[in-house]
Amino acid sequence: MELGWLLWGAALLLGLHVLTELSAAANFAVRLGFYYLLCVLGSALTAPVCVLVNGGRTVKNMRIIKAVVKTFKYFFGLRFEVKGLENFEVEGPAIIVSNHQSVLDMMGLMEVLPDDCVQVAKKELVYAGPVGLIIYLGGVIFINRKSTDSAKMVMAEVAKTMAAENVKVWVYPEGTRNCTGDLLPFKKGAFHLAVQAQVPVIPVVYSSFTTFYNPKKNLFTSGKIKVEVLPPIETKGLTSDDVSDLTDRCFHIMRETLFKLSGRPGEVKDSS
Ligand SMILES: CCCCC/C=C\C/C=C\CCCCCCCC(=O)SCCNC(=O)CCNC(=O)[C@H](O)C(C)(C)COP(=O)(O)OP(=O)(O)OC[C@H]1O[C@@H](n2cnc3c(N)ncnc32)[C@H](O)[C@@H]1OP(=O)(O)O
Ligand SMILES: CCCCCCCC/C=C\CCCCCCCC(=O)OC[C@@H](O)COP(=O)(O)O
Repeated sequence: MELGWLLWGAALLLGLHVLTELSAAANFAVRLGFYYLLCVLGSALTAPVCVLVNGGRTVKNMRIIKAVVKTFKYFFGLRFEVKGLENFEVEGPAIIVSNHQSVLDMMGLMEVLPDDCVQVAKKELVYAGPVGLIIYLGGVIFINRKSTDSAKMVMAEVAKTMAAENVKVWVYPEGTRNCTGDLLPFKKGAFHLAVQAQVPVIPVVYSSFTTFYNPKKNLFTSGKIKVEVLPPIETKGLTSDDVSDLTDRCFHIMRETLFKLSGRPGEVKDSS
């Protein structure tokens, strides 16, 4: 009986291997499916550990989640080359902003995530089964992107509490995934938050995934991702009138860095 199961398992693996060798679409589906499976299984196994170790929803769980997710890259042959981690060493809270290309970003996020740092996420993610549970347990802040007023209220509350709780907040200012090799225009929430809390903004840039990951071309191979944590941008003394300038400044620094890291220096033309 046990030998039977073993043979079926081996046949399934062999079949999948042959399929992925024959078709780019199958290769893409299998690899992405496997990533989702890792996320679901990893979350289901990690959630009880978080509850047992830290008692419930707290940013401290991010350390456990980070340790688990940092192993995922080995399954996909992904390598990270990280520069500038010392720029996270600001005293007190900060807003971290980064480009958001894909669900695979969770690996890049956990590769550099500083301690005591929560992310801002769309509220729909809380319903993603075990993944939603782990995100909830990690202390992630959920916003309703369809209601600016409600998102503003949540952000204002975060601005009040982040200093008291000494947490950093990670925001994807593009507000959605974008795997074009460029940046979408930035939403302003992260920068309002930084100005309201009078804390620095730390930009983090990941090189373009397009050489190894492109859903439109069914491309998902191994690859190298360059990550650069840029120096903090101070907001002390800035007011809401300065938010647009701050947003533009971050956008341009990050776009220039994105092109540099992706091997396209000098391509920064006028944006948006
Ligand atoms: C163990 C196994 C584990 C397996 C799983 C692995 C890991 C998971 C674990 C943990 C990690 C979880 C990480 C999850 C990441 C999820 C990422 C996302 O979900 S990205 C999508 C959600 N995020 C965002 O949308 C953030 C960016 N968006 C914004 O900041 C927006 O500004 C907004 C606040 C949502 C509002 O949206 P809107 O479209 O209305 O934006 P605008 O910027 O155009 O603003 C309109 C208007 O309002 C003013 N404004 C905006 N914000 C504020 C504010 N806070 N206060 C005051 N005013 C504000 C803005 O200035 C505009 O006005 P004006 O044009 O006059 O300037
Ligand atoms: C009982 C319900 C069961 C539902 C099961 C759902 C299974 C989901 C499984 C795995 C999900 C792994 C994803 C990890 C988290 C990814 C976070 C992310 O990248 O979210 C995208 C969000 O930033 C922006 O969304 P859009 O680009 O605007 O869209």
